[in-house]
Amino acid sequence: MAATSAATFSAGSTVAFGTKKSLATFSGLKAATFVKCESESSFLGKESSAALRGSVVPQAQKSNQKSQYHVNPQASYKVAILGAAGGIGQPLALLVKMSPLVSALHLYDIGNVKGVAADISHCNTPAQVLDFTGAAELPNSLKGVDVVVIPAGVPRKPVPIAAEVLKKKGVYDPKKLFGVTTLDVVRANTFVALKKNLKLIDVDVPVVGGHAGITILPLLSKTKPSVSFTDEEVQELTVRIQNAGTEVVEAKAGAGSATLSMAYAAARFVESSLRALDGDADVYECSFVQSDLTELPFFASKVKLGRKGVEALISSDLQGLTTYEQEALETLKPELKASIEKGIAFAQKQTVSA
Ligand SMILES: NC(=O)c1ccc[n+]([C@@H]2O[C@H](COP(=O)([O-])OP(=O)(O)OC[C@H]3O[C@@H](n4cnc5c(N)ncnc54)[C@H](O)[C@@H]3O)[C@@H](O)[C@H]2O)c1
Ligand SMILES: O=C(O)C[C@H](O)C(=O)O
Repeated sequence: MAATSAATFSAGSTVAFGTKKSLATFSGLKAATFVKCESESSFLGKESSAALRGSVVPQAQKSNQKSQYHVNPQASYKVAILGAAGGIGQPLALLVKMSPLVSALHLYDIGNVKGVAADISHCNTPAQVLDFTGAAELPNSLKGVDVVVIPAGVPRKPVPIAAEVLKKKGVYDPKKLFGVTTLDVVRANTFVALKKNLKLIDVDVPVVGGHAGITILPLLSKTKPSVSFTDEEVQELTVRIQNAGTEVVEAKAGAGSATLSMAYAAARFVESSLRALDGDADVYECSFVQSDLTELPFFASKVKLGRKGVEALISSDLQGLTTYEQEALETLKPELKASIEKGIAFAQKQTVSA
């Protein structure tokens, strides 16, 4: 899944963002957002609201640091979801409709998305919902949009690397294109909290690398709050996090891959992007981006998000790794490199045949 700034796009799960002028913005779910929902119209009880609020707001980068950001009541961002009629797209649209930072929600799909839009539009939250069906309506769906989220794609099939598609169109901005790997972080947080009996909303595990099998590397030694793991626990948790997508695919027995948890993860990333656009100076998410942290051209790591997209790649997570993590990092590199090259080749083949 990818996110990007206005008129770009990518497949799988991507998010892009930008300025209103240039058609790019990005996203994220914010604590104060839910405080506001709770006090105004909540269908969530107080406890659920607090738990949700805590769980969608990534931890402040420095320990004991609390973000001072409060949702600007005038905040008003437009978000487009491309692939909005799909298994991820529908629940993602619902979650984004819940954000008080969003004034307009554009739902686009090559298939009919009118029903999804009509359904979601009945929720009494501020965002106005518009539907766009078919390629002819794509340009309109992107007009004036701040953040574009792309959960379009066929599960477990190759996808072109989004950057290649944007490069071909001359609109690639590496700071505004994000491969959404938030689901790996969400899973790592959940599995670690369960294993170590920690409060779910307190746990934050950085996950680096890529988003397939062994390229997913949870850095358990960097878990916040600080917690120790036996070698067996590290092995068991790492393998479970790496195989979590398959866990869902097998449980769904032929009915596709993760959709609901993915929508949750993407909504968190969208909300983080919107908060950063809105001036919150303390927004960090792990994301697969163009990177110079390793010798690979793209790499998922913690990223500081700002008004213009990637403000900084956080290298500190990659320092002081355990021997297990260092070896796993070296082992994943050739596989991730091959996967990047496959995505580029796939994108180039599509262009040639288009
Ligand atoms: N990054 C992640 O963590 C993550 C997690 C789960 C799934 N995924 C990926 O997300 C993608 C979508 O999964 P899903 O379960 O929602 O699939 P789905 O088949 O249920 O939905 C895909 C939707 O995209 C639409 N679509 C396809 N091509 C399009 C195009 N060119 N323009 C606009 N819309 C288009 C389809 O009509 C459909 O409505 C898959 O590629 C899957 O592998 C990524
Ligand atoms: O594993 C999949 O096929 C879907 C997705 O990438 C996931 O992590 O659940």
